[in-house]
Amino acid sequence: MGTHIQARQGDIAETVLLPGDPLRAKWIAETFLENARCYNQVRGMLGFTGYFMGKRISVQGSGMGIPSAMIYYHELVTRYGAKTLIRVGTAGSYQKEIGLRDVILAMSASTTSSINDERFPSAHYAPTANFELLFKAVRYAESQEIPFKAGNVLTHDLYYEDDRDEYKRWAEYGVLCVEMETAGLYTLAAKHGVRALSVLTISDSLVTGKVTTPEDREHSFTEMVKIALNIA
Ligand SMILES: O=P(O)(O)O[C@H]1O[C@H](CO)[C@@H](O)[C@H]1O
Ligand SMILES: O=c1cc[nH]c(=O)[nH]1
Repeated sequence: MGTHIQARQGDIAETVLLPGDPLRAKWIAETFLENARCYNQVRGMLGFTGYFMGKRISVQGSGMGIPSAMIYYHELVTRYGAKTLIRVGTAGSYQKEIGLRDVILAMSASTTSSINDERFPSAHYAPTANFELLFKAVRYAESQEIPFKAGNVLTHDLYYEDDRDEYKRWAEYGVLCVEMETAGLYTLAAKHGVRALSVLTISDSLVTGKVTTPEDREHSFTEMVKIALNIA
């Protein structure tokens, strides 16, 4: 048993989808999985295991930000034997040609987090996606004619930045969008030798100020979920 995930050994599949929002986890389980069963309710951070096209898959909420999410990633990998972690998250666009509901495959994640500063005191680690998962995601999206962009994302420690123009510098260097967990996910996956990919959907734009609703974020971003399930 883990401290924050209280499941029995064997309750959690080797492949886990990871939305930040536990209610997005519930929606994914109820909408896409057969025979889904809830294995965790600790802190309301719901986790479910079921079947997608015969394959056993879990979906686990992970909260907002690296400190919360890494607790769940850690327990999934070290206590429950998870081998493939696929984040299905929302993100804010940093580029004018990337609009609401666009899908992003995170090849790498820059970050404002200091999680790797102690590990690499005089250097900068580059958290990177698993190539096999990324390649499969590209092939699946192309086969289904799901438009996507692949590239560097920013994992920020702050949702509300002091300087709302801060994004322009990142945008100038090609960063596609901002979210709050991927750099932690890729770092932890590398350390433990498991596979990870973040598939994101643009929920708002720092460039245009356009936003989606909380309901949209919870239960309407189906394309990223389909990509995640089909590469699992
Ligand atoms: O929609 P999720 O997966 O939670 O992801 C994004 O949304 C939250 C902020 O609203 C942060 O967790 C950010 O990374
Ligand atoms: O972290 C996030 C997620 C969605 N939109 C943002 O602007 N930031």
